Amino acid sequence: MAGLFDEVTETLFANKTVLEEEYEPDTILEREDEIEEYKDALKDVLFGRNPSNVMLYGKAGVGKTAVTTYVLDELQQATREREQADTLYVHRHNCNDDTVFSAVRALVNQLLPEDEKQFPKKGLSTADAREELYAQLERVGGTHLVVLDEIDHLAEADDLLYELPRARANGHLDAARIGVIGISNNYTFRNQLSSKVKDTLREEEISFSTYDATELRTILYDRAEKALVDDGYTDGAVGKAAALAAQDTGSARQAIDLLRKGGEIAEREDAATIEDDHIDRAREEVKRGRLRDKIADQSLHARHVLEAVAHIEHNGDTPVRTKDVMKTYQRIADERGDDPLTTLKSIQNHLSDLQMLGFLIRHEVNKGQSGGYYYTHELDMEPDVVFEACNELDKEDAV
Ligand SMILES: Nc1ncnc2c1ncn2[C@@H]1O[C@H](COP(=O)(O)OP(=O)(O)OP(=O)(O)O)[C@@H](O)[C@H]1O
Repeated sequence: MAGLFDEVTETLFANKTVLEEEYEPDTILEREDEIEEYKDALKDVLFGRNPSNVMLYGKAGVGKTAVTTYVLDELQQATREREQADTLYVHRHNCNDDTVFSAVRALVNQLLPEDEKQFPKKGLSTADAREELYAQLERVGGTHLVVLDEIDHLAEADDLLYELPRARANGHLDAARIGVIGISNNYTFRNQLSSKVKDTLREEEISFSTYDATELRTILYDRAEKALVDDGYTDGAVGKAAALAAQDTGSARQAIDLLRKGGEIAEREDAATIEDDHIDRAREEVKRGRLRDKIADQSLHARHVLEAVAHIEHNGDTPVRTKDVMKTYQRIADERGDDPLTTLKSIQNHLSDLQMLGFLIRHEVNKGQSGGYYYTHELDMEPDVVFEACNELDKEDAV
């Protein structure tokens, strides 16, 4: 008997991993200046001296992580080849909603020998954790670069950024050297630090701008060549993904995602080549997905109000007045078995929230001296997206 998967063959992707998030590119393109600055900041490591601290700034997907991985791999390689250099250890930690205690604890755990028990989660102070960190660094010796991703999410980052760079000067470290590399999407992070910290940190700042369409095209061609079969994509498709991502975020991640999703759509349709139309549809799918997530974040009644406006829009009756939205809303809430809100004011509040979130457009209608004014509303997206999202959410709620 034929197996369910027998007919599944890959047609367009030669190596799809190259378009996945986990892929680490061995060529970094369009970041020569940033790499040069990075190299300068860390070159002292090659001579067994203290590394500078480095702060990288830039929006999501602009290559901060990829460049860091590349530069540190190269540095590690170079330290192995140079006699003057100490052994280099790299420790990475994501600070997302972290405390200094848990960040230091994570570093300690990375340093502890495998057979040793992990540092306790509770019962000890940040000072205890820091002391253990210094003890472990001394035990291991060498140069240590601590990469703190999303450092702006670290509560009381001041504390850590004051202590670590001074560890040698304060006599906590002798055999080991330490440098901090902070990564942040938030350009104002530095302003949040106290002047005392800024003074000790004396970091090299490297800022990553967003990519323009030409830069994204270069990055995408390189990926497409490795990831897709020969003749599996058109210049138009690569150009489209680059242009859309450049217009929207300037992120290489977004551009790569668009190419991968475009490839999936083309493959679903048995197309032999990814065309620009597949990229357009990939973008549409992503947009819908994002809107669906945004709708899912709304409260139950806000969703019903939104669905009411979507129905009215679908019937061609928008812009619509608040009182008419209320009637449709109440019918929807009844149908779903949810007690409807009964005051016009509560519907008005939801409509105004939904407008601020970008779901709706609101118009003010002025009736002149006698009539006063009122608001009308219309949907700022396709009604189908709302129906799809609400349907899915209703199903989830029913489980
Ligand atoms: N210059 C580049 N050359 C090749 N690939 C790149 C380049 N810049 C980014 N990329 C790729 O784009 C994706 C996103 O890049 P990366 O993770 O480095 O961004 P980031 O700035 O660290 O983003 P975030 O702040 O969201 O972590 C990765 O797949 C990365 O390999």
